[in-house]
Amino acid sequence: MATPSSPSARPRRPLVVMENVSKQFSSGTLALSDMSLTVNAGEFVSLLGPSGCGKSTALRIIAGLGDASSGAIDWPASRINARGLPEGDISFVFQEPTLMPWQTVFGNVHLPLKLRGISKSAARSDILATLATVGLQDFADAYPRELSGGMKMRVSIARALVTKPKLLLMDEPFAALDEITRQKLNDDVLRLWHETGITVIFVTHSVYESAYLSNRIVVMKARPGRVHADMPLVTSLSRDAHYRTSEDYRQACETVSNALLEAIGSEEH
Ligand SMILES: Nc1ncnc2c1ncn2[C@@H]1O[C@H](COP(=O)(O)OP(=O)(O)OP(=O)(O)O)[C@@H](O)[C@H]1O
Repeated sequence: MATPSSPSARPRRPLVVMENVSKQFSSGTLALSDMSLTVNAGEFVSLLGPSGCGKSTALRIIAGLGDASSGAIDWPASRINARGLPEGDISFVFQEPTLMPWQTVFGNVHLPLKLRGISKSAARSDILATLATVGLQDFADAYPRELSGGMKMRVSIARALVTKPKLLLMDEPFAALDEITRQKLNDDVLRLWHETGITVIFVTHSVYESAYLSNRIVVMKARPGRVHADMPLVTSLSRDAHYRTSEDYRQACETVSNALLEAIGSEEH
């Protein structure tokens, strides 16, 4: 099996290509300027950068949740629907779990399948299998109010994975969680990435989180948002508790941190 430490073992087929994407909001804010980025199938790419550098805007444009003012998003390997999106291939996890409080865990995870016209009974085995992959097989009948913050986020991840997407977009999903829960969820996401071969684009403010999770880190800078550095992150070590205390991890954090400081220092004011 390919591991995060051997990204070369993953195929290098482009999944999504951002070509010279710019975004100017009606307020006049130029959130992105001429951003180009190719993400290959099977990669785990973190978008890292200071507040306001356009990370969320870039993710939302990739997801089709917002339009680019100019430039294009291309999906070389996917079948495209009328909205220019690869049908069923993208899922989004937000910082808030955004669960429906009146629905059980099962009902919440059913939602994207329901929107495709799949009944609860027809979806049952897929939903239960997906809940098992996030460790919530015993909580299908629980309501969101009965769950911890970390468990709610697991439900949100299960809801994103139940449609078996090719691309998982995650916008600071663990920023509101305590450190230990965050580390556990980091490990869960890495395990799911291994098991499913899914491509992940992960937005974070955290140098430490990006260096732990990714096999590639794209550092962005603000005013206007654009790519400052695009760095592969290669190590022969498995990403686990030992990696967190290793020299490889320390060096990766230092390199990424320096790139981030450089990006902030070179912003135009
Ligand atoms: N709907 C909007 N209307 C106007 N300006 C917006 C809108 N959404 C974002 N912006 C502005 O665009 C810029 C980029 O915002 P964005 O949220 O993409 O950055 P970010 O890097 O994700 O920030 P953060 O890390 O704080 O979430 C910011 O200056 C922001 O204020």
